[in-house]
Amino acid sequence: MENVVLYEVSERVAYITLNRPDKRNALNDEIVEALHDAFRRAEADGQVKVVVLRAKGSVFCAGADLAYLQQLQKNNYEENLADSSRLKELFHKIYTLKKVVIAQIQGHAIAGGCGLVTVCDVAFAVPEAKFGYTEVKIGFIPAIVSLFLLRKIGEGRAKELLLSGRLIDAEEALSIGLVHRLVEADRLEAEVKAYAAQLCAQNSASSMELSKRIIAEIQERTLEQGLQYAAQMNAMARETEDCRRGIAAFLEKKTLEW
Ligand SMILES: CC(C)(COP(=O)([O-])OP(=O)([O-])OC[C@H]1O[C@@H](n2cnc3c(N)ncnc32)[C@H](O)[C@@H]1OP(=O)([O-])[O-])[C@@H](O)C(=O)NCCC(=O)NCCSC(=O)C[C@@](C)(O)CC(=O)[O-]
Repeated sequence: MENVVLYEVSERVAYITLNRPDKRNALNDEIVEALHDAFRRAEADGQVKVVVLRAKGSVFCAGADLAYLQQLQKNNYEENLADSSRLKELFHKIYTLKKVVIAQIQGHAIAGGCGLVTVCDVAFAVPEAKFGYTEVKIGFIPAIVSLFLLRKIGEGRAKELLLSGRLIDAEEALSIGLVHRLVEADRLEAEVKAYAAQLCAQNSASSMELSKRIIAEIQERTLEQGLQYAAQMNAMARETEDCRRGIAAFLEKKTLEW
């Protein structure tokens, strides 16, 4: 049987590919565990600087596997909580991964599938892609995904999307900051690859890691606590080798290859 998640590394970029196209890459326990393994592997690999999350088939991801959820509905609350906790941990893992994660969206991203997009740092999509949180249409709720959507696009916009369950097109997704670039399908892979290569060549890995950490953590704090934390991180970052090299190179008018 083929793996439900594929993993490969090329030129310092880890490509994690959802590979369950016949079920529109719906998230059951098998694919969730395989994604945990793939992201853990990418984080642990010192050679990997950037991660791309992409998918096989016509749909990026149709969200939670509803056939699997129907099976779990026969079980008790604790077993369902254990299952939803693994999904929550996966989303948190991607959101806080120590590497930049780029979503490459070749088709619809629905419910938990749209949630996957929101936890990635950057998203490239084809103009035909559609996005939406349809949980309310099937009597379920956008629970885990809502936290990340709120952070990404703000409460006003998030509420309207989560409560209406409507699908939005790629242009609207771009306008609200859910997606960052629209690229025609025949150019998508190449454009993502070029963007990832640019991050690898031009940016310090530790600077990207610390920037991501600050953005994630600063929102947990009050303005005063956040600024205090930011000042501490600023002072700490000055001591790193990358910062010494980067500043020296600028002042000597040299270009660094990271
Ligand atoms: C994505 C499109 C538009 C593609 O539309 P399409 O390309 O026309 O595909 P389709 O609808 O013909 O589906 C193809 C096959 O994929 C299956 N399939 C497809 N989706 C799922 C799914 N989710 N779970 C299980 N199976 C799924 C579907 O059952 C079918 O299987 P077949 O009949 O060939 O054996 C359409 O399939 C669709 O609308 N799917 C349902 C999407 C949906 O309602 N998702 C809600 C998931 S709930 C969720 O994610 C909860 C969460 C995580 O957000 C909660 C939280 O945050 O706490």
